[in-house]
Amino acid sequence: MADPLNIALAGLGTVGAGVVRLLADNGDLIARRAGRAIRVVAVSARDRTRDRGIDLSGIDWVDDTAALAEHSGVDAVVEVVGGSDGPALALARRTIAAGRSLVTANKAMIAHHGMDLAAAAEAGGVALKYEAAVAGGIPVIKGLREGAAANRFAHVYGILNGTCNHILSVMEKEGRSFADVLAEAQALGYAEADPAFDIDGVDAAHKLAILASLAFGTAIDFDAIETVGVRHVVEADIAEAAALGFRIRLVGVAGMDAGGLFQRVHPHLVPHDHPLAHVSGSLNAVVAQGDAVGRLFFEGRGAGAGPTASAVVADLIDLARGASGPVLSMPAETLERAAVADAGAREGRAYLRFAVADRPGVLAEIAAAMRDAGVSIESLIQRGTMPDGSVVVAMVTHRGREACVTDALGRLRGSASLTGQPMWMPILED
Ligand SMILES: NC(=O)c1ccc[n+]([C@@H]2O[C@H](COP(=O)([O-])OP(=O)(O)OC[C@H]3O[C@@H](n4cnc5c(N)ncnc54)[C@H](O)[C@@H]3O)[C@@H](O)[C@H]2O)c1
Ligand SMILES: N[C@@H](CCO)C(=O)O
Ligand code: NA
Repeated sequence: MADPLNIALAGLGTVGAGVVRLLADNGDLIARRAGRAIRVVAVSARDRTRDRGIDLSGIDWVDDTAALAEHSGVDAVVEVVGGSDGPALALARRTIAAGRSLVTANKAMIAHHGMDLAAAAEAGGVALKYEAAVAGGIPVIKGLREGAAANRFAHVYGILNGTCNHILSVMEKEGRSFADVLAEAQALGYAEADPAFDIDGVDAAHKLAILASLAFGTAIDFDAIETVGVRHVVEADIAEAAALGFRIRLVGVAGMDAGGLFQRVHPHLVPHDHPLAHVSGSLNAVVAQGDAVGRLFFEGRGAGAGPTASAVVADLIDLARGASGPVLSMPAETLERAAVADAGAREGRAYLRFAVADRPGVLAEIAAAMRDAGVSIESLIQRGTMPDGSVVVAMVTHRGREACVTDALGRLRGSASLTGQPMWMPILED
């Protein structure tokens, strides 16, 4: 058998410890598949004394994380520290500059610095691999970059955050509170170090920016993504959506047409008969529509130690076998940013929820705003109440331009009949 692939591992948290464990548990099988053993020779993390339940004997401990890049005898570095900048980025840059390959699970870093890092890796002839960065254990980077590389894509969308999906699906099934289920997702190792990245949709947007680049052959453009998380989805929305035949999921959507590239992360209503409605807990799913292959549907665990380590180690196996090709779908220097599509021109159905004062004329006022903005109502229910006693009015519109819904909501802004901010969510189609 060939010489081992010697790796340095930065970060020994959920993912880093998971990688050490997986390499130990499946070492023989991995070596046979990779053609050589994969051996951790150096590690770095914040706390040397912490018991992580893994065996680090015989492995060098390095206090200066970025110095792992030049550590003697290392063939490749695994970065599972996290954070778009700071020590993770310093390590990534130094690793590539040292002529070594890099494997990372860090979607924030790839979303913000992926173009520069990819160009540097390609210029230096080293690999930069990031399967774990998008949808955890699902091989969706491989799926789009390799398996479906012959296709033009019309759209790619999916459930890209395990923490939010766990929160929404447990709230829906068990009626537990948002804060309680978030704490559980953190304890299970799904959440980011700062869970605001999860619940505000930023983590899903990091992943969507990478998927859109792979699908459409454009430069990663995180800043162009309209991002709304799940913070303002309330129990009444989950109940009203269910009564109307939907489940709520945080979905990242990217599409390319003559108007440019559309990218949005937003809570959506998903019809019960759509496959994404049945993606629960920490599962993620990605749908991609290719012109030759048709519809691809990927599903699997998007967060947690085992699924994420599975993707990191798959990248290491690729390196051991001799990975090649561009970092993204084409050489980084040939990728350009796309024009940004106008969201207002999009056509679709929408869910609207109002919390209103319980008095005559309120429904008529809402209906008049809809009529004046050209929004036609498909179904409407008024049955629930908000915790403050306000009446909940929930409706689904017929297909129409998004700009009309925005106009209707503008007409109601400041109305004394509303007791809180209305909620708007698109309804997922195809
Ligand atoms: N947890 C998941 O399910 C998951 C899934 C996919 C991707 N990721 C990504 O993987 C990365 C790691 O996530 P995690 O959940 O393992 O995080 P974690 O917080 O559990 O672990 C982070 C590790 O990095 C170390 N670290 C933090 N700051 C450091 C510093 N300044 N210098 C040296 N070491 C430092 C910590 O000591 C810890 O060992 C992140 O980029 C995350 O977004 C996580
Ligand atoms: N915090 C992320 C981890 C996986 O990227 C999530 O919940 O999906
Ligand atoms: Na993945």
